Amino acid sequence: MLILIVLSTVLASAYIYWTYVKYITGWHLLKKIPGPFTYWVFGNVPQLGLKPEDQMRAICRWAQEYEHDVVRMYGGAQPYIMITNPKAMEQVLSSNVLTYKYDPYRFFYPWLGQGLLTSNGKHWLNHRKMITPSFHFSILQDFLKIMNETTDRFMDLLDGYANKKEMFDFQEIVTRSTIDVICEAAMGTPVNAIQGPTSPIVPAISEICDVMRQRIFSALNRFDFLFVWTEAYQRQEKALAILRTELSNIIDKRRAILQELNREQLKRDDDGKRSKMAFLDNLLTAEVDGMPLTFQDIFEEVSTFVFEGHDTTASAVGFAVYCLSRHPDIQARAFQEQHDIFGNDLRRSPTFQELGEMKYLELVIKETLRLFPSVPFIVRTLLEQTEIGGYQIPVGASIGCSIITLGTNPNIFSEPYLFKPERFKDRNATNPYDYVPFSAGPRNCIGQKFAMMELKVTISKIIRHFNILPAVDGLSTGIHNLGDPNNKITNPYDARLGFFLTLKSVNGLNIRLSRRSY
Ligand code: HEM
Repeated sequence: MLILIVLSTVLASAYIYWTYVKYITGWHLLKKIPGPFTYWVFGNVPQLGLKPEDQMRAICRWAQEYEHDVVRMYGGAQPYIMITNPKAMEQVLSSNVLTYKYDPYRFFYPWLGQGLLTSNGKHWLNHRKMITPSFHFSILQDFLKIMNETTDRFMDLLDGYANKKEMFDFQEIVTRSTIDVICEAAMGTPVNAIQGPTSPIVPAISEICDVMRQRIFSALNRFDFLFVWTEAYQRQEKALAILRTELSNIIDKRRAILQELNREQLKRDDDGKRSKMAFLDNLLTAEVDGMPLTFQDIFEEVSTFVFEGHDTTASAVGFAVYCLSRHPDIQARAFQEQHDIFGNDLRRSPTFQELGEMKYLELVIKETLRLFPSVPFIVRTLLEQTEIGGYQIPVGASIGCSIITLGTNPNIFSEPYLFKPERFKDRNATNPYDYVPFSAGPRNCIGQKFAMMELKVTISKIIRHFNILPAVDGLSTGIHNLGDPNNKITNPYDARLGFFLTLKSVNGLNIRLSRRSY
């Protein structure tokens, strides 16, 4: 008991001293930046609250209160400078120097390690160069086959919901389709999440994502030395062990096949089998500084793609379907476009060229990502004092690029809370940093084209198979100004946004489906 008391006292004193040092460091610079009142030790956590929904509201409120400019806030002792205007976004995202990631990306290290999303410096640059060819135009065409086959199975699953004619939570099930697509694209192995979790990989991924989410928002589990004593840590280790074993089996099998083929054969082999494995093959045959990748390297890159590639696309498909359910006129236009492309053969899988013809659907997706960006915030940590948005920001501060409040900045988008896909029709001439759902600059989303393809394939099939209906008749648009303290969401079916690594609705995305008849 005495040992526990001494230990707690030492830890508490160390924490208080650490926050004191942090507050002092750069304090004179930080206090010049506008921001809400800050509590010592707790920073702005008392105003942010502990629930993802409250945190999202507080951030949106501050963005508006400080006129979509630069806002200083603290998570405990860690200073976060939120930027939400295009000029500051451009300065940060276009920079080759301000690329360093640490907090909160360090919570992903146990799984993603030095994968592309979380690594820095030379390692990141080398891997970025090595992986870029995996998203070459010709390889993307090969991924289309996987997307088409998977979404056909997803339509069968949705058919069951349409038969029941009842409201259901679309957010809950859409991940099954996106996880199937990304696992097959990244590992060349189907995991059949749509049919039910037949592979242990699927529950292991859900488990590990769940632990990472909880950790980011936990005041205590943020610290490694406390986290290792928790039950969440045990769950994380168990899930990691499963993923390592499964992936190691997949890699061994594929390595054996590759050894039988020489590289030239591999390039010529066009029977679909090789192309389905493009990403893994690329990693298995790649060299960095003349050395092949280790198992750990491959594990981390494949995991990064599985992580980045499933929750993000699930969020985007989910919110697009939600918006279409609340805007029947826009849904009718999107359906008309599909009819114009496919004629009466409305159940056929799209070709690569037909995806390019889906111009209106593309506007719908862009508008969805403006209001509901799958990745609402991205963060960079400063390695040296830097001037951003007219303020000197000290070393060690985190810069939070708030993609979600950039999308509702009224200086950029008029009537920001209206769902108007047409607004993107003539936007080519405007500043590219006005709208960055896939980030921008050197660390932008490498899977952007893959994602747009998957979104188009999935949503186009849903629109052609079903009428998407709101949870109950007569609902409004379901889009709320979260920054307005007077805006209360009283309708139980309207999405209540929360940050769960990706953007999600706390109360689900409830819709109904009815099968279209031709
Ligand atoms: C709607 C879907 C998607 C959205 C909105 C999205 C958005 C983003 C954003 C905002 C970033 C920057 C993150 C940061 O700097 O912290 C990012 C990075 C990344 N994304 Fe995506 N993403 C999507 C889908 C995908 C897919 C399908 C893949 C893989 C197939 C992917 C792979 C990656 C990777 C590897 C990075 C890290 C790139 C780097 O740091 O060099 N993403 N994504």
